[in-house]
Amino acid sequence: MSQDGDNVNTSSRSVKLNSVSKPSQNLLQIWIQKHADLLANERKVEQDEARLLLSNCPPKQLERHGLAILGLGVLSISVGLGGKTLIELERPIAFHSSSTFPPHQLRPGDIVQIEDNSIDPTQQGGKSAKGKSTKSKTNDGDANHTADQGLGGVIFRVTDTKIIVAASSKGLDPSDLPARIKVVKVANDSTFDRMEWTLTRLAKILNISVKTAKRSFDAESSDDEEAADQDSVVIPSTATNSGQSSTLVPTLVGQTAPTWRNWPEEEELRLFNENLNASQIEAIKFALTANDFALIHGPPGTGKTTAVAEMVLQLAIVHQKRVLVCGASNLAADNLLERIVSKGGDVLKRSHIGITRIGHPARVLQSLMTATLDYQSQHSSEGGLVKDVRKELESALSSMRPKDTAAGNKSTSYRGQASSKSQKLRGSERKEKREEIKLLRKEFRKRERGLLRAVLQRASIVVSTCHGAGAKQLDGIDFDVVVIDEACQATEATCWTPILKAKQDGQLILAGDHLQLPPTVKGYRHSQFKKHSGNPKRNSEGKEKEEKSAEDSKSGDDDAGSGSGAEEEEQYSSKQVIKRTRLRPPQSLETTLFSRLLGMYGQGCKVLLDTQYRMNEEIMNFPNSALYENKIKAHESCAKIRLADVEGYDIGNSEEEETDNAPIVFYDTAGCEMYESRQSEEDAGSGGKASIFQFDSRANLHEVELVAQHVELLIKNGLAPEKISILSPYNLQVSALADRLRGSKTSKDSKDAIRTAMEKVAIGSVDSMQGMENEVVIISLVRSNEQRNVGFLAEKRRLNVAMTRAKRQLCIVGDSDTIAGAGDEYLKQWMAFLEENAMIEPVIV
Ligand SMILES: Nc1ncnc2c1ncn2[C@@H]1O[C@H](COP(=O)(O)OP(=O)(O)OP(=O)(O)O)[C@@H](O)[C@H]1O
Repeated sequence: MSQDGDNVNTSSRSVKLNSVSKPSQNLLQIWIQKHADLLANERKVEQDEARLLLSNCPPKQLERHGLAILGLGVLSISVGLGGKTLIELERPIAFHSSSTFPPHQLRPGDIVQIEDNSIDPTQQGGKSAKGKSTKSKTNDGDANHTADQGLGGVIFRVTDTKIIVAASSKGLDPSDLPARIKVVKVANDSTFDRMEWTLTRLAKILNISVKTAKRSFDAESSDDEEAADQDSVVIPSTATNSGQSSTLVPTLVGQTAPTWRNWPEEEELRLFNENLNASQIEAIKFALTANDFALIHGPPGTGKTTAVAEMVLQLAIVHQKRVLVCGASNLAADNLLERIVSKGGDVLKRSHIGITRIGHPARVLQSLMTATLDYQSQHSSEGGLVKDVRKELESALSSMRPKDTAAGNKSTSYRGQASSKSQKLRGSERKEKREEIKLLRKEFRKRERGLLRAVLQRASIVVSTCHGAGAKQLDGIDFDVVVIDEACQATEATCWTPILKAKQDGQLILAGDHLQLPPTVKGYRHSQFKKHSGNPKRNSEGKEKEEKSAEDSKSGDDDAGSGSGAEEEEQYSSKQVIKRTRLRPPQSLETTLFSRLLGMYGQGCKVLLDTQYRMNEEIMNFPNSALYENKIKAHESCAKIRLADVEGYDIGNSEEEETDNAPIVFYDTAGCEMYESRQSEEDAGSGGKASIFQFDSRANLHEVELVAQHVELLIKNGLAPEKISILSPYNLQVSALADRLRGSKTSKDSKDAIRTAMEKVAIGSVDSMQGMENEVVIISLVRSNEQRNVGFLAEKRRLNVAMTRAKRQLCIVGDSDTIAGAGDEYLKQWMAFLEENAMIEPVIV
């Protein structure tokens, strides 16, 4: 294969690709096996962490940490998509003074376990009430975990007083649930099953062998069926798209060069969204002319999702292609779906182009329900076929429970438990009913499968998460184009699930920004290899090691321009081979497909979106020069925006005019000895167990006060608290900030109204805030010490995310001595930039 600086012309640009040699089968084998090994490690780390958490914590403490809700009773049982049993739970008044749940972290889509709550809490931890170990395995493709006796499931919906769980088909019969139960969040490793399955499929296509944690594919014996350990794993279909002669798969692994067609000169691009800028239009043309794949590089706020939505409409409506549109997360998928529907809604209807969102309905935004497969199948002309069986099934299920525990009788359900027990079916009657339910469920699934297939066949645009693209419903359906948004937040293995749904001559479009945070990984991370090259530290003991190793690292740079994870693969293969082929086995799951392709083929395979619509240009300037080679422009609609222009915000003639209006403010604590503190073992109020939740983290209480002071200033000037967000790289600091602003330690001179308003300010870790934006963003850097250690701050991509969220004001609280003195060039430049360009606010000790 010769790609020695290949030039490919499209109408608007010449694509110059890096020289790449074809990888040997041996290297491909090493590459895929490395993926499998990293996935196995990641699975283990997650399982260990979850086990540690659950085994160490009595239920009450799990509830206090928001990981469980105790003392629940069954309100109703019904049937949902896939014949799944939906169990509605509430807090019965017999057990509680209030029916409102305590604060918790249980969200739709979470995997949970429903367990007996009458068991003595002191006996918990892998033991039943009788003290016997009752580990059982549940796995229905949604929930796959080892847990105590109970019933697994996925949270379908949560309100303040009710929680609905879509129960697994295995485990305890829902009708046998005890009167008093609890719901506990558990680890989910079905995603790992699916990724591993995808890798075995890919290995088959490439005719190489791979061994994963649960299955293996041996290219020698080539017995595919053996590879599939199908113990209830949902298997992505490759029946019609195994891709043996595809150009897409070989291009993605470096076997053939990507190519582009010329944009026909006479062809005009008719836009559905006429506001697109020149770089967005170029990106669309680039993607539409790709024969294999195209990368859309969208720095913060540059309208990546807007461009991708237009691209999908062009593909489906103008080019009549069937498109699989994926987001790295449910939120990303929903954002894209929303954008596609709002820009193309009418045209889609007129052109009879179907758009369907697949995925567990529990995980889809309520506002997009009509686009879901669930809704569309129920409301389709064929929907009646399954309705009757559903009714029969529901009635059979309700006959298994005592009458007064059925829906609608909640107030009497639990008080009358003793008498209601007598109404339960027993003995042979109960056995017969169970058989009937089994048959009905089977019939329901069969009819539903046909129905779903009919709906999906009509859809030209199918939207899902990358993981969801492997759902059974898509078996046998293939796509002309696969589009993945937020591709830099998905691991490469995750991306291969939708990629293997593309036709043999299909195309792939990836949109993302490799200079923002990579996917969250708990196992091996790039930062662990920077200093400890060749001797990766295992990280199965939780975050403590993760933070400590990052602590020592200088940078987590994975700059694709210089080759993704450039130095990382030396230990797996010979340097010469790597240099020649540029296909590098990953050292961490943080290496994304997007950055690998960019590293492999160079800048020629991407288009940069160059106009941002978010930030005042002064806020944009540092990330622009430090990371984006000054290629980003601020659109005129945002270039000069200031806080003073926000309605109701009044800076008056105050002396602090600059601080409350400047685009960049820096509270520099250098020389003030406002040092950070470290999470100690003891944690007030949780008996020392909280270290399981917080791990080894840091806080800086002086910075907390400075942040609160700035928030107060802005609110006093009339800024709505919802327009302020506070970020910190450290979870402990996030908790300390939340404590301070949510009232437990409010300053004495705060007026009540301000105190109440401060509670509404959003506070979160940098990692959790990727993708958000706000008028004001305050960053508390935390690190201040004599040793000038900066830990996580040295990760450029984390800082890049933090400093590109603000629209009108970016406020930084930190110690410039520690940060500039840590020996990191990027941080040094940033501090110098702030010195020159920020409004420096004196810190009074
Ligand atoms: N061509 C355009 N003209 C005007 N506004 C635009 C244009 N493109 C995008 N925008 C606006 O810019 C904002 C950001 O757009 P979008 O959400 O598509 O960007 P993104 O790159 O996906 O964002 P993120 O940085 O969060 O990933 C939105 O408010 C969008 O309406």
